[in-house]
Amino acid sequence: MSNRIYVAIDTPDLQRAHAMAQRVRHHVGGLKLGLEFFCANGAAGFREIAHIGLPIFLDLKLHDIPNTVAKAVQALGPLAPAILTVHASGGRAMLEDAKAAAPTGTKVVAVTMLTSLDANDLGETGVIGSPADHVRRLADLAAEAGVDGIVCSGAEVALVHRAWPKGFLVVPGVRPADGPVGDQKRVVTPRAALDAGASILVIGRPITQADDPDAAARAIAATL
Ligand SMILES: O=c1ccn([C@@H]2O[C@H](COP(=O)(O)O)[C@@H](O)[C@H]2O)c(=O)[nH]1
Repeated sequence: MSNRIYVAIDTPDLQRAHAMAQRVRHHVGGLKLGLEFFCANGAAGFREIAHIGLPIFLDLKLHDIPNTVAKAVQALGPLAPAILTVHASGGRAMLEDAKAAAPTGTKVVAVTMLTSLDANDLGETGVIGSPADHVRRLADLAAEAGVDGIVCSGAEVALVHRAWPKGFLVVPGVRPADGPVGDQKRVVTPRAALDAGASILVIGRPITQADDPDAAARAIAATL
């Protein structure tokens, strides 16, 4: 893929999502639809956006018992998303069953530690060790369970890339230098994330909240 930016189209408004996707489509490599969009618009909304013709990353971060997640992945099968997320902390059997239930063309990637969390947040959830330790442990589990890759921040992607060079490594929490970070805590620049081994970048607000989203997408792509 020449352009490795997936733009996060985070809105419940289908018309707005469609207009945004049309606007930036020539400067990104794919479109990411997440909980905000899918809870409001479901499969019909997904299909409308898919008509634009770019690969769709369906970021639902599924997390439940293995049987429930497998059935949910099966139910999403007809949409054939290019990428689908589950939570790595759902455990080995859940990851194995999610991968087995997914269509062949869908990459199943496991979210390790949300980019909106830092070491302090991790401690509050009872996890001992650094974000890097936690991400590495969950990345190892994901690789052993046979999924296609993981989601982590740009701060850990180099260590995961060294351990799993063939893993498909998704990095959100990406910000142009000096841009507002919002609720993200582990952020890196787009260039730094790719240099460290990211397969694709997920970028939302720096593009979608810009005065001129297509110019913003073009400017970020020019740094890569
Ligand atoms: O750890 C994660 C996993 C997923 N995301 C998603 O990526 C985008 C980021 O949007 P920005 O506006 O660029 O912050 C958003 O859809 C998240 O749900 C993440 O940020 N971190």
